[in-house]
Amino acid sequence: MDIHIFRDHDALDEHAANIITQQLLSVPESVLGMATGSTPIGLYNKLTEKHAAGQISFRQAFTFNLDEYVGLEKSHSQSYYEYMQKHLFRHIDIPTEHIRFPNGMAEDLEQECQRYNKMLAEQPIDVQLLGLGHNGHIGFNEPDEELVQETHVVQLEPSTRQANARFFESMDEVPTHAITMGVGSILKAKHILLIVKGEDKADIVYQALKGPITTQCPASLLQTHPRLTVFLDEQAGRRLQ
Ligand SMILES: N[C@@H]1[C@@H](O)[C@H](O)[C@@H](COP(=O)(O)O)O[C@@H]1O
Repeated sequence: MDIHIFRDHDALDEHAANIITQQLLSVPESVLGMATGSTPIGLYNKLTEKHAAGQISFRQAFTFNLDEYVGLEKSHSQSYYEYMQKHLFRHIDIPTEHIRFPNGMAEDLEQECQRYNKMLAEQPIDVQLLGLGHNGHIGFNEPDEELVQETHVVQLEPSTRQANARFFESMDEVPTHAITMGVGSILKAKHILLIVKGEDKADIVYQALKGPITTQCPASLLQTHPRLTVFLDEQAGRRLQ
């Protein structure tokens, strides 16, 4: 595990963007695993800038997103599809047909999970970007007695819905379920880049990286990955210093 603690967000985002840039420069047809949440927005801005400056192209790249809410249209302002369009995809040259997303509006959600798993099996992820939930979730793999390996439908924890309620008009509008890649699918990525920012994540960062490996903190399973890079700001990394 390779942990870096950055003084400011700009440096953290720049270094994270450099990892993606280097990956695409060495393998233009790389498969990138994307994450949502507030944490990677700065990184996506950097990638947009690098693309505008002609330093990076996504023309041959492919992306898989970790998760999507169940029951939100793609065009809904809070769907993760729309998040990715807004923060990255609309600003870069990735072909639409190279963008992989779970469809949270699928009539048969089980079949949709199988479709996603099949695509993941065919195109292994080179670099998987991850954020961290306050309860240790990655993607939408919530703490539980058992974790599911592959893509599946999850019921969101009240605390996760609460944390994401700030993006919706009211708590009632926050979806109750999501489709998420499983922890097994995440761990299959060749390189994982975990980014965490903020004092409110300091305890969970410590538990995830230094605590016992337990399904009660899904991110702790990342400790078993052979190539895990962790980028933290000083606040999130406070307990590691
Ligand atoms: N499904 C996403 C996660 O992938 C993300 O890591 C988490 C943290 O979000 P934030 O970066 O806003 O704290 O939010 C959501 O629950």
